[in-house]
Amino acid sequence: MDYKIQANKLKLYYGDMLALKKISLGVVKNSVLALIGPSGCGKSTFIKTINRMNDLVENVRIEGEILLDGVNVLQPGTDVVMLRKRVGMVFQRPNPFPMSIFDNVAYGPRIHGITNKATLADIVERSLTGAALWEEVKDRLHQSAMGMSGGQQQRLCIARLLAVEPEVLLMDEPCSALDPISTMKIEELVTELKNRYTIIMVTHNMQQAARVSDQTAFFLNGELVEHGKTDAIFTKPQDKRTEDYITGRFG
Ligand SMILES: Nc1ncnc2c1ncn2[C@@H]1O[C@H](COP(=O)(O)OP(=O)(O)OP(=O)(O)O)[C@@H](O)[C@H]1O
Repeated sequence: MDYKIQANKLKLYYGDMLALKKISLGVVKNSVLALIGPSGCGKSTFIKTINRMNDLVENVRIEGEILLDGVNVLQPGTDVVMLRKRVGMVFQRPNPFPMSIFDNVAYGPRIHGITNKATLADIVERSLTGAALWEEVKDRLHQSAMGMSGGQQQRLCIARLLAVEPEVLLMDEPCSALDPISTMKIEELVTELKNRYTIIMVTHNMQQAARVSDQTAFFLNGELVEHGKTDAIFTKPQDKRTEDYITGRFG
């Protein structure tokens, strides 16, 4: 298997609390992995470990490894800025910067030293097109991003990531604040983006996991209970706990 990301015996403690219990999980390149499981089971913790967002939390202790293209991102000496460029993240609530649509998308490339106007304009158009937003905003690029709908803001946040040419997209319940039509647009976008990116998406919506993902991983109390092809997980789960969760019988 060509794994883009591979967690090996990953353990994470918040203080004394073991939040991830020896997780071993491979994510195939150019695929979508859905992470499902009840609230508090460790889904966000897992994805935030991949781009080292947990470095910002006090009292975190991590054991094991996470390989990105075979290199352990948890090892000391990792260039975290470069890692977060390669592994971008979208959050539950869209968080555009209070600036124009253009400047939101150009923000990352500018930080990485691109100043040429034509190059930036090109990147902005390409990224907004990639995030299926260009047609809706091309005539108001210099208006504030804060005036966009929630669904547009979330696609803008995806465009902002695409502008720095990431390899992996981490999405933490990206549709939880969106209406059904915006949700459908994001789902269509995810299906398209997987041709070029490796995507991990946390979702509480079983239909969404079934619609967009190739593989599904079920977490429970910090443990990876089951992982496999999405079809198999939803039609023939091997573990009773997975079956109870996906059929809504979970207490
Ligand atoms: N910064 C933190 N400090 C201490 N404990 C934390 C911290 N972040 C998360 N936890 C704990 O770790 C466990 C896993 O939380 P996490 O947010 O990863 O779960 P989740 O599956 O993403 O939940 P949800 O679906 O509600 O977002 C929970 O018990 C949570 O209370």
